[in-house]
Amino acid sequence: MARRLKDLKSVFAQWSSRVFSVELETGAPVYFGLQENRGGKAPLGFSELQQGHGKCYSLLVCSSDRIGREKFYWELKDKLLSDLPPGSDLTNMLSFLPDVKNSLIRGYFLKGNSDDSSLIERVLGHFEQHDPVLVCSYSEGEDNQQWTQHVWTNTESNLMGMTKEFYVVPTAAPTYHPSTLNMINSDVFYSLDEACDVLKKCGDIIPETTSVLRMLPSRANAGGKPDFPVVVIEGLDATGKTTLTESLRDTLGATLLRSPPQCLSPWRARFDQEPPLIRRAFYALGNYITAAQICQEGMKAPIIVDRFWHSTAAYAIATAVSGPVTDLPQDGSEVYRWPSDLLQPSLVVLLTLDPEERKRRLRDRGQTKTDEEQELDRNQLFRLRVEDAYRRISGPACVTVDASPSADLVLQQVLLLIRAKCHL
Ligand SMILES: Nc1ncnc2c1ncn2[C@@H]1O[C@H](COP(=O)(O)OP(=O)(O)OP(=O)(O)O)[C@@H](O)[C@H]1O
Ligand SMILES: Nc1ccn([C@@H]2O[C@H](COP(=O)(O)O)[C@@H](O)[C@H]2O)c(=O)n1
Repeated sequence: MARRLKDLKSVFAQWSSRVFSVELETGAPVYFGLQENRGGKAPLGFSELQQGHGKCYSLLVCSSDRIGREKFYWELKDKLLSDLPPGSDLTNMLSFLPDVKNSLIRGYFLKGNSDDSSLIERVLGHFEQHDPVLVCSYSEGEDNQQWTQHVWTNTESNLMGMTKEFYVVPTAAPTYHPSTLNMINSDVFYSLDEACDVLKKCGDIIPETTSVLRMLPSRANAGGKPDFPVVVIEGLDATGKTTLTESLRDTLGATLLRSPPQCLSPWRARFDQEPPLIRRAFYALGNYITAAQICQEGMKAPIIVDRFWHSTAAYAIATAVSGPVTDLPQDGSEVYRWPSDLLQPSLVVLLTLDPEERKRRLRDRGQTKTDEEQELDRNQLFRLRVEDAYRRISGPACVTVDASPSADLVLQQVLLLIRAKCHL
């Protein structure tokens, strides 16, 4: 309880400097700020959110325990939907301090319904008392223009003695998607230590983590720089990576490796169900295990790798932001830089394919897909973000190859690149 109070106090200390964003039905965000004095109208989109539903509510997850917070947020929507009246309308909500790293907190915005308001308030009151959330209600003034935010505080947090009523006012949209503020070492990991730190803290809730961490070779055995070239093949699913990497292996007498490595297969589905923080730490660890294998095998033969860090980072960045490609962190941003402790390949090839042809290949292959792969099909913006994120990663940057010609022509094209770049 003491920790919860401390966490709420620390978020609340800068409450009126925070920017809030709620997703409209179109997926576009409406941003708003707060002020203590009356004046000005609520932002245009705010009334659109409410659409005659009366009072609205928000829950923001506030906790300094990273793992607990991510787990709680990941499960919160289902919990809310099972407790709230049927048909309750929840949308994603964010709050952040402009330009302040790691200031982002996530939650949900709920359109009220006057018929069910007592049930809604009972349910939200229970969350407010027992869970790491800050609950607020929003009501419209008599002039139908001014909205107030009322922060709910239970008896203990009342000790804070801080203002709890604010006016909702328009504010400028941030230049980049607010998720960018929390991306480093939460969505994308830039060192083995950071990824291991998250996984070690998961031991209590995911017992399999111990076995996963055991797969990491000791640093003494991790090896140095391989003598032979290392070529990574990247691309969305069904762009032809497996087909190409197997042909490259046979043509060059190379060793074929992949990330995540085979040794992590027993636990992959388990970690795919976890919130991004944990799931991405698992894939990050996979890259370091593959890197150790590369160092070992790369002393004997050229190495071909099916997916590596580009995939881990591009999918993570594209998932963390929503909306169009312009929402991605800007080109040159630190989020696209290669981790300094991860082996750098000699060449990274990105296979690209027209979306219709990719779908056709997926259909013909007819295998089950991960949630993210299904999202690639459904959500054109997500696909564009992943492809753009791939292209923005530097150190090494990828060389794009059109994968629409026949498998043999694609192979010849990539062999030319390898010979030019890797002197093979
Ligand atoms: N150049 C090509 N022309 C036509 N079909 C191709 C070509 N390359 C691969 N295919 C076919 O497309 C399908 C997907 O290819 P493949 O499995 O190699 O893709 P992938 O990128 O490894 O997919 P995933 O990432 O999902 O494992 C397969 O049925 C494969 O036979
Ligand atoms: N190095 C990697 C490899 C994969 N991923 C994640 O896995 C999904 C695609 O994997 P396939 O085996 O189906 O090719 C994709 O959703 C990535 O999120 C990764 O993060 N890092």
